[in-house]
Amino acid sequence: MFTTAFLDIPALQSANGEVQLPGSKSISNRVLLLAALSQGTTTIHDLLDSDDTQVMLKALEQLGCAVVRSTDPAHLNSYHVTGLGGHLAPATAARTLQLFLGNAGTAMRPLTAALALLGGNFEMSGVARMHERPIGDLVDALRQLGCRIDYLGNEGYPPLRIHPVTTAQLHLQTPIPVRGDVSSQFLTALLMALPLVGRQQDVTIEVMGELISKPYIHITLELLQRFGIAVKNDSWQRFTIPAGSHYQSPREIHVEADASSASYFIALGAIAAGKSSKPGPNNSTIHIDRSVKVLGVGAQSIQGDIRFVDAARAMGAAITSGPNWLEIRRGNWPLQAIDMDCNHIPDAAMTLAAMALYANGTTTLRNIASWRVKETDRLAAMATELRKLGATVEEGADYISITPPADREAWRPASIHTYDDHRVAMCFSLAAFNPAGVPVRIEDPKCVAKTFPGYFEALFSAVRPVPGSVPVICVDGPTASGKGTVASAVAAALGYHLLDSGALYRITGLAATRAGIPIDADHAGQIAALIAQLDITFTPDQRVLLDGEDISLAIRSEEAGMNASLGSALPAVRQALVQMQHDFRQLPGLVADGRDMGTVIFPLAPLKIYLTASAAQRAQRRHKQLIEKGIPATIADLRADLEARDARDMNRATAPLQAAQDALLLDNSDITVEEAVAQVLAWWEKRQPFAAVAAHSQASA
Ligand SMILES: Nc1ncnc2c1ncn2[C@@H]1O[C@H](COP(=O)(O)OP(=O)(O)O)[C@@H](O)[C@H]1O
Ligand SMILES: Nc1ccn([C@@H]2O[C@H](COP(=O)(O)OP(=O)(O)O)[C@@H](O)[C@H]2O)c(=O)n1
Repeated sequence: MFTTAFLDIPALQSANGEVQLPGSKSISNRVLLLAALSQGTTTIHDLLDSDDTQVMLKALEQLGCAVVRSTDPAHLNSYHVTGLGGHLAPATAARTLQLFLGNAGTAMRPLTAALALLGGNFEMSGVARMHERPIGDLVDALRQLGCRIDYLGNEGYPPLRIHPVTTAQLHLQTPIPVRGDVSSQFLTALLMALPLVGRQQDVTIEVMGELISKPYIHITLELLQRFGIAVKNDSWQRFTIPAGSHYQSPREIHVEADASSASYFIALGAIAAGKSSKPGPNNSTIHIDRSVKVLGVGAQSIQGDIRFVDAARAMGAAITSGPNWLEIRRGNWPLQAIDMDCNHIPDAAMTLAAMALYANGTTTLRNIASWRVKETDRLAAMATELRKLGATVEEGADYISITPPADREAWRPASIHTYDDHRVAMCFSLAAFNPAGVPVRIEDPKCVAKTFPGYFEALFSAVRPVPGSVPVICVDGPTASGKGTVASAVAAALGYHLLDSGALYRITGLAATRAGIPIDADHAGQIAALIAQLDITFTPDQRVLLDGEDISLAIRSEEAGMNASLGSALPAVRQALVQMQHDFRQLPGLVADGRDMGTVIFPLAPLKIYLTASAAQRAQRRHKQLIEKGIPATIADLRADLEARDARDMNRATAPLQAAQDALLLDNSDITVEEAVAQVLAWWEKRQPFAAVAAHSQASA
């Protein structure tokens, strides 16, 4: 996940690939409870791994369900849950179970109803915030039915104490009233609990008031069906569980991915998965047929937001679908402007607003007043941010009309404010396909964590940048000048990848030494051949693995540095490492640390820093570093070594250490690490187009 202050997305060109979406939270916890109440073992695939599902899994284990997580690395989100068959084991029923449910409303509510009917003694509590979330309407409905529930804190709120009752004590003959106009979760809870006691007669629930969030009740009804319960739905006002109903495990069930999360990738395919061709060898033509395949949800999904598929089709997306996947290609291009009532897909409709940027006219999305009362006033937010990109936007009380920028020149490189709203952030990432080839800045990118922490990683895995658009910041300079320190801090601040090119030379030196190959000109070819065979991994926690072995420490000794320097003077060795270094240039950007980053490897990089410090300072810094790592050294030896290394690096024939002509010089002898990093970031920011545009639009406002 990107936790940086902002994320700059370079201009993107096309999309192609597969994306596995995270499972839906609402479906995950419903399926877990249904499996727990059923007879038999249910294998649940693609369960969402989140705090709320972990809470539910733990509660189910306490109730006596066997829960086994798959050990197959390809299916770690598969679980085998053996249900209770509608009854607690006598030993469990005999004592009071304490269930702690964190802040998981999708666990607290349905469990309250189920446990009140299951027969047993329970105390249910959660975090402080959970004790402020009302549950009174559900408890009222259960008490009318004959259940025995006490409030242990405030009336109407958890924590709760549940006492056992027998089916004979319940009033199942008359309809059970429940309020439907506050939260549909109470109705869901009753619908999932009542099949436990409906063997002898029909059981009816009567909804008081207009039922809100019908799509969520639809999900509940669909899942009940899969577990053997066919609920009769009378106009969303009365629901009847027929006599004789009992839970039966479907044996295997896939948790659907979240359909609103799918909307970004559906839009991605419609915008960027076009066909193209290029000349091949011998006058042939290579045809490229791109598509974006979304794994985890299909067009037959039980989630309301899946109807986004129809809206995207109306705009031009070409979509095919299977039971658990969608495949999207560009259909009509440019996209078709639409005028649509979006009341049935309020969340996913925001993605249509992003698609409107690529349409052939004005798109109007209507009946979306609910946008005003979500995470932020989404209508105002979308209008403001779309305008920053150069679109013309009309905003009404319950509609938005979007006309894309008139032509390439009218597109602006915008810094998108995201209002702590995950959907704003995800929508505007799609603006990076603009025909002007300008980057898009997404502020506070971590707001996507609410539903899709890995969103940007998933996006980057399926797109190709405009050639040359992925930025590289080069940090070159002599040994111990602080390149590695500064480069890694700059990379962390920007969310960029890091290339420690020195490590590649160090690894080469180590591998050659281990293979008994002398590091000299006579053996350069042999070392180059060895490089082609090396299996090198840089782990996210900055360890270095060679053929799986952690060599992070082994390559940091001064001897390894010297061997690196020897090998690096050999042209064949340098050549063998070029491609490996170019491969580090990936979305969203790269900070490269070395000797020849700006001069040889990335000569077109938009920012090059030449970092220096006095030899005395550098010897002292290196000494401190080595002592901290427990590697013995003296300052005098180190200074002699580093001066020898500087001399060799600067005087070798191939790629000598020197500042690139367009490099900015930074002598950090007398400044702190933080100051050095801040200086590099300030220089970088100056080269970005966002500040100038913001100043321009402020001046013209
Ligand atoms: N102003 C500064 N800028 C960068 N590094 C500094 C600075 N002052 C002290 N250092 C320290 O210098 C040491 C050497 O830096 P390092 O990044 O390993 O150098 P290089 O990669 O150039 O060999 C580190 O321990 C770092 O914390
Ligand atoms: N791009 C690079 C990086 C390192 N090197 C060589 O590899 C050696 C080790 O690099 P490093 O960056 O890990 O070294 P330090 O500056 O940390 O001592 C250097 O002394 C250079 O000789 C190079 O030639 N070109």
